[in-house]
Amino acid sequence: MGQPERIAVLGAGSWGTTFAKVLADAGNDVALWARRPQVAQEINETRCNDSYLPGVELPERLRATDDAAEAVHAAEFVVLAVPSQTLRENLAGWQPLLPADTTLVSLAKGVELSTLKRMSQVVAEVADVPMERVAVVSGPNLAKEIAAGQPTATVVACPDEERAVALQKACFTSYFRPYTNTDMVGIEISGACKNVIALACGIAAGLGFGHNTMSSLITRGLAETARLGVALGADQMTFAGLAGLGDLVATCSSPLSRNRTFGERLGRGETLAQAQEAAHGQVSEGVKSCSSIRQLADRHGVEMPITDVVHRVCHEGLEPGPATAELLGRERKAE
Ligand SMILES: NC(=O)c1ccc[n+]([C@@H]2O[C@H](COP(=O)([O-])OP(=O)(O)OC[C@H]3O[C@@H](n4cnc5c(N)ncnc54)[C@H](O)[C@@H]3O)[C@@H](O)[C@H]2O)c1
Ligand SMILES: O=P(O)(O)OC[C@H](O)CO
Repeated sequence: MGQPERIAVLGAGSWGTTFAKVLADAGNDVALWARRPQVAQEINETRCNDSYLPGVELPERLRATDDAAEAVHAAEFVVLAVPSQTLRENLAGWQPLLPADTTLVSLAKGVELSTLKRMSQVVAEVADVPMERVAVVSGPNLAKEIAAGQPTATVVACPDEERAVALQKACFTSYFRPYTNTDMVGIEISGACKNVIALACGIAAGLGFGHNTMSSLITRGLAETARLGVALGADQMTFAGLAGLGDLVATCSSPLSRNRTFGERLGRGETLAQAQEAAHGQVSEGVKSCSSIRQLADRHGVEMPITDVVHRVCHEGLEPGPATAELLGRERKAE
């Protein structure tokens, strides 16, 4: 496969716009689909997506449209950049438009409520394509830092190694370094679970706790993430990589993380509704994924104590203080 000439990115939020910029900076012609026509118009006229990435100039090779058919026309890669719980519905609408043999790339980090499927499973099912045509991108990738050109690495995973390499080539720039992987389960479980652990870290920060607490949550969070992943067939080593530990550390530590920020509001005593209002419609995937991941863990007999208390704080009225006491008071055990 040579350098792709056309790539579609469907979803012009923080990460969709940023990843579209990366692809354009890598030399591709990128069509970015925005749900709202005024966002597409603003990007084309001002080279800026002010609602999501204020102050970031977007390259000329990136053009925006609100017409999904126009965006995906003859695209070698179709990148799906919408929130995980909306992916099924959005993709069902796009499915008839998809070019034959295009690689479908999911950027979403979540586990679907009700079906408990990973995003690649949702994509393969709804687009009616074999898993070999589905790829994911996941890593320590806070959109605003990448949009500012700060150096970072990531993982592009696909069961078909040749497609993974083609995607790696398509998004390789001087500031964005992608590594390939074929462990879809490990990469996707890492990406979904780190949002929940970031909520826990945010809650702890909101309660006034410091680095020892964060570090304990990150480390035990990684342990429960790996337990679930391995039960689902992942390679244990994936969790020590960029999409595992790398993304977990970035998301749990950064004030740019929406999940961590959301958790901090809960820890300070705000209700779920208040924290949601403050997020101004931007997605904190962990708030929903804590429930689906918890159910997935139950189904496979895996203990995920941090995920369990995050779910109960978010959805069952458990207060952050007693949640902390409950985690610390669990039965003593070996590491
Ligand atoms: N922002 C980041 O730093 C980042 C980095 C890596 C991965 N991700 C993941 O990428 C996915 C998208 O995140 P984002 O940051 O671009 O989110 P966002 O909230 O900034 O943007 C979401 C985009 O999806 C569109 N959309 C389409 N249908 C929608 C619907 N029914 N409801 C809401 N929005 C809808 C919105 O218009 C918007 O353009 C998430 O799964 C997130 O975890 C985000
Ligand atoms: O802002 P968050 O919490 O959705 O995290 C963004 C990215 O997933 C970090 O890699």
